[in-house]
Amino acid sequence: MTNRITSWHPNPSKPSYTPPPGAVDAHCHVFGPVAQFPFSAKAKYIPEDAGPDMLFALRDHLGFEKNVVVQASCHGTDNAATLDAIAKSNGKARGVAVVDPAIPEEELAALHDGGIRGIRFNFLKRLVDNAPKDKFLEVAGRLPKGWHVVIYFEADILEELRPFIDAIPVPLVIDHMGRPDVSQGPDGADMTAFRKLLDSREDIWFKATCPERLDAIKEGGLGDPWDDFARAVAPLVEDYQDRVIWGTDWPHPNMQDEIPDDGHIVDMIPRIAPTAELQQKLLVTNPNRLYWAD
Ligand SMILES: O=C(O)c1cc(C(=O)O)oc(=O)c1
Repeated sequence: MTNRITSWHPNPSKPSYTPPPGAVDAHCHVFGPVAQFPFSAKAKYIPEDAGPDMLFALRDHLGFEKNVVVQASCHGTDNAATLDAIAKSNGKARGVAVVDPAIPEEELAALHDGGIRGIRFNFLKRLVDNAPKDKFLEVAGRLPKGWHVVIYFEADILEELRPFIDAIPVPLVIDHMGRPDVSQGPDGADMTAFRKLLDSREDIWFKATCPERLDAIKEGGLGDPWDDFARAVAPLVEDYQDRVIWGTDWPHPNMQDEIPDDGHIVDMIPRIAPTAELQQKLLVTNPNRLYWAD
């Protein structure tokens, strides 16, 4: 295999901020190890191995207790690497799968037993070849009890996705806030449209994640320490504090040109959630409601 990519920091700093006991990193991934878990033939990037040992070492280094492992697009619909990480976590990880929408009921039940609590629909053209809304809706209607749907899309297709989102019959979690342009500020067009979505249903949650993507220099942003991200996202966390979760996004797929320091990513937390009460909701109460309700 050629051109395997490294998109994560080799030696992240220790954050200044200490997360509360029980804190959950609710958006991270594993890559491989490929000898055991090959990448999908349709993968749009081929990373170096970033397996569970590395993930758990980072978790401890950053001061977190648990992880939610989200199936990365490079593993397609084979969730074996994600399930392996959950199985090795001693109950400290749960996950979100990506499935073939034709998946039979007994396989969904097996994913539940393996610690999966949601499925992810990815609408980013640079990551997946197609996103069949009709098939997604069909499978969303027959998920195990207590599961949710995670959706990853970019701000420019939010309006177009509204009928699809409105039709999803289970709670929804929006990855990376639907990628708003944070340089527009907290009252810009993208944040205003996203608030409208959140106001349309009380069971839409979101991840206040990815300063490294949404405020990246290569995307025209400010870069670390990501001031535009902090300014745009803090009011959203305050206003929707009972349905927001947080994660590192490690190993930062596709960020090889601007690799973030995970210690700095953790230091974003008190900037978007300045009180102990908000931090407790963001890092403990809310992710436990979604992923450890049973
Ligand atoms: O923006 C991305 O490139 C990205 C990719 C993946 C994935 O490949 O699954 O997941 C993410 O959360 C973000």
